Amino acid sequence: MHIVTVAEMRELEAQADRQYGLSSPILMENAGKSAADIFMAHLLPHHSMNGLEVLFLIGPGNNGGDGLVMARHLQEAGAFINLYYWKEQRLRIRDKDIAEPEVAKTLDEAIKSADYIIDSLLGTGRSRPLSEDMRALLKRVQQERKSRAELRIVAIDLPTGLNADTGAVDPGALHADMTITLACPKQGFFFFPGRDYLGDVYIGDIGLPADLERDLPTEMLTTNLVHSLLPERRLNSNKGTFGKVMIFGGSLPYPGSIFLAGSAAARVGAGLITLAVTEQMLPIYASSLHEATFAILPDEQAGSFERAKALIAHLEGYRALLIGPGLGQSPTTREVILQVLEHLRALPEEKRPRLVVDADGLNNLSAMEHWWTLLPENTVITPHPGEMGRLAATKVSGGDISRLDLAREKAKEWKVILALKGACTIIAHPEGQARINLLANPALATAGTGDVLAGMVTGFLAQGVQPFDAASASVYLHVLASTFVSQELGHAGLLASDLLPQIPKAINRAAVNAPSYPD
Ligand SMILES: NC(=O)C1=CN([C@@H]2O[C@H](COP(=O)(O)OP(=O)(O)OC[C@H]3O[C@@H](n4cnc5c(N)ncnc54)[C@H](OP(=O)(O)O)[C@@H]3O)[C@@H](O)[C@H]2O)[C@@H](O)CC1
Ligand SMILES: [K+]
Repeated sequence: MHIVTVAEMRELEAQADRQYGLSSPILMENAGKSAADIFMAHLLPHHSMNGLEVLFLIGPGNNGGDGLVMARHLQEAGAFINLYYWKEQRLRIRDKDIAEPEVAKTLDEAIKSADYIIDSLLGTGRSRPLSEDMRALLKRVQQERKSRAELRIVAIDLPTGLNADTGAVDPGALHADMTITLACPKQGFFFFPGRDYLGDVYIGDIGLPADLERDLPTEMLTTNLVHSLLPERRLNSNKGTFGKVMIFGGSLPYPGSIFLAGSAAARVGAGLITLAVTEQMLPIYASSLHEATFAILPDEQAGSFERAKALIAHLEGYRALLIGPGLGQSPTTREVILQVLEHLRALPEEKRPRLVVDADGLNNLSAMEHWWTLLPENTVITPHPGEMGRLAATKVSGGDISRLDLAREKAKEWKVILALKGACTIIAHPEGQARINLLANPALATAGTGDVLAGMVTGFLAQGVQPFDAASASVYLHVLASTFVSQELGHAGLLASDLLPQIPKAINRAAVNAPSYPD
């Protein structure tokens, strides 16, 4: 499922017309029908279409046109339809025009009695700030929504006032409970503050041929996509089939990280997990992660050469290596990393373990000049905004659109697969493609969840999944796993280790059930 800018959406529509004769009226019919179908499939459980009161706010452009088509279908299905034409200030209540002097009062009554209010005022064609009278109308709707918990607001294509390219919002923008977007999700959905205005997102099929989208550079992570990226699990397998993972990390102040990463690699299905730690750390892990094996490294005093040599000696036969969780930052650690990277770069591709660098691996790297030239090809890095800021020597925003440009630019410059973490994580490929996760869960904003993600990526790499795909699948499944935890706990209080048993369930969900977007 590709993500579009407004210009790309217009180009798709123009091509659909030129190449397939799908004119604007045809697409609008499809859009309204599809929005009606999605709406009816997601009614609140106590509602039925018979006698449902639906108020449509109709705008002056094609977004309003979509609303009118949808209204016709809902009426045919038994709903009572009220239409407010914003530009003309005209109101129709159940097929009857309201006399002009009565419009304001009757509109207010229609707002008060609506079960659903459909926002089809403006879509991708909004070209300037909202007018004061439109803001006043939206404010009235928002106020009604606050006072009546059972009222639902449904945005067609996008909530009016949201910038479909950037996610910026007009001060009058409407918060939707549900957004039914047409053809493709819009780029602005993935950035803040816009993301918070969408509610649940559904994508309405308007019949655009799939091949028109093929060359678009940005994709949304969906269950379908992730399903196609998961490694095969053949019956005739042994632990060698699913690859060996080595993790270099763990230090006295941060003992938990490597445990989380190692467990997560196992939870995505890697065959064997080895933790490369000093003897001093061993008792901590041996009693908590029974399934792991250990590569015992000499401690800091032994010097970097001896430590690197021991790690390199263990690497043979390993398909994936994660450097970083809880590793700490010291000059000898940095030296070890340098020597291991040199070793990896010298190996032929087929013998080289795939590399993931996270956390202190990244912090150590960012202290080295031109660090990206030290990485072997196809390395995955998974920085959060703070780590990204250190790597790029710039300030990195938490969630606005500048993240996408930065991720693309740096993945290309550094020749890495870059997962820039945050709400709506971006995965950027050095050749310019990007994938973005619409799923976000504030419960993940807690210590250790990044270690889990890095471990998952490494575990998929060990199973032979390509780096861009391993990062993509992990990002999606990581949030999906967190939503399973949140179904029980809510959106706070999650421990990173709570994610671990949910990871196989998330994989199972992606493997078995493949809707375009999870409900
Ligand atoms: N084309 C297709 O094939 C398909 C299109 N589709 C649908 O069409 C939507 C895009 O349609 P669109 O381009 O007509 O834009 P839309 O968002 O309805 O608004 C434009 C109107 O609003 C006006 N206006 C602008 N800013 C304003 C403001 N601040 N305050 C007030 N008015 C403002 C502007 O007027 P003007 O600037 O001329 O004064 C113009 O009249 C898209 O989101 C999707 O829903 C789908 O069905 C798929 C097929
Ligand atoms: K809208």
